[in-house]
Amino acid sequence: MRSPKDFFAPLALGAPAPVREIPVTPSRMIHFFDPGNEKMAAKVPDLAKKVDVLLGNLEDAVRADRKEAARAGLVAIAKANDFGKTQLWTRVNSLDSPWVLDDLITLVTEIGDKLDVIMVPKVEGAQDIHYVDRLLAQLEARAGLTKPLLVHAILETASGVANVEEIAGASPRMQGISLGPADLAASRRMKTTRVGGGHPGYLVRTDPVGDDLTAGRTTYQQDLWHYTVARMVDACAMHGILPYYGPFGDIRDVVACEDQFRNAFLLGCVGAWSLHPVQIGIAKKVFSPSPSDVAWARRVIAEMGDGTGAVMIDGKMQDDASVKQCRVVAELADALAADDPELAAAYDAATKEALG
Ligand SMILES: CC(=O)SCCNC(=O)CCNC(=O)[C@H](O)C(C)(C)COP(=O)(O)OP(=O)(O)OC[C@H]1O[C@@H](n2cnc3c(N)ncnc32)[C@H](O)[C@@H]1OP(=O)(O)O
Ligand SMILES: CC(=O)C(=O)O
Ligand SMILES: [Mg+2]
Repeated sequence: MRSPKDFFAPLALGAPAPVREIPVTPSRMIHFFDPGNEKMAAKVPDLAKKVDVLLGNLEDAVRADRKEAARAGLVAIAKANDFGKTQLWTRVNSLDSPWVLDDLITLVTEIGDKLDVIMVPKVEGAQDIHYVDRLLAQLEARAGLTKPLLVHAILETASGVANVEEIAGASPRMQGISLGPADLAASRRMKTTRVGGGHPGYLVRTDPVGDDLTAGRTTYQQDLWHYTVARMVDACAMHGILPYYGPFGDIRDVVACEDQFRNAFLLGCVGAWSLHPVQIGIAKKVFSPSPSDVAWARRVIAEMGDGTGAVMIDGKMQDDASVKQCRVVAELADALAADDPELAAAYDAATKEALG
């Protein structure tokens, strides 16, 4: 392990200095596309106006015989477009694959100045981040980059979950972590066959009434991902990086997708992945606080003055701790509204009504 004194030193001569704070820019949806798929690639310039993050995926979901085409497609798309404030990320192939070395060398060399974040799949522990960290520094130095690339880990192995705190703190490049429920389920030998979401068999049942064990017993489906998301959120918060729910594979079930995203939002995640255009609006809705919550948060902040003491608002006690929660919501709303006049107007209208 590096000495804390060296934590922010560049890992190669000529590499840019690591960032001291992870930039918090909107990343409510990380929109996945296959850069080697012509139909999807054609939609990218238009999609860039609707999403916070565009991610050119090179890993799973790209066929083995299309890996080079995906990599070349991403280089071409990045060179041909200026996405403005929309971030451009990539997911490279896993560190044990035959493609990842060329992914990193090509992308950093060719479009390192256009990429914001490199997502690394199947991270097992800090050693994986250390490997990528040093290699990126060497490549950045060679390419003459002035801004360091950030790294995002996918939490999708049992070992990764066991080591999530050390992964989150492994490098100043660490931008965030996403839950990878599909590979994680396989790694844990869970008996699910889905990409995220719940399972009707994972439930609790109310107690029996009398001797009849079958009648009148309501069941409640439980969230398979609660434990992992909560652990991931704590690890990220501890290290000042950002947690994300990952993919929801049942594209048709927009209702359950919204529920899963909202669970993650309420637990502290800042965004989720959109795998299909239909999921973009869901993520935008869920990961932007609602106007009524923003109005309430602003009202509590206003009534709490310097933020200390206790007051009663609409029958509810507010004190130093509740005003801190309200600041989280209000600050997120302000950051999102800064680039979204429609959202800003909705927040202001609700606040006006709440404050009278
Ligand atoms: C477990 C994990 O690792 S998850 C991450 C990896 N997986 C992915 O990245 C999957 C990304 N998404 C996809 O591949 C596709 O959305 C699929 C395969 C799920 C569905 O694709 P389709 O069957 O083409 O869906 P559908 O017919 O509804 O698509 C409608 C249009 O949207 C396009 N489209 C679909 N998904 C996307 C996308 N993610 N980005 C851009 N355009 C898309 C299609 O090309 C199609 O275009 P067209 O109207 O010009 O024909
Ligand atoms: C997100 C991802 O890669 C997975 O669920 O496996
Ligand atoms: Mg995976």
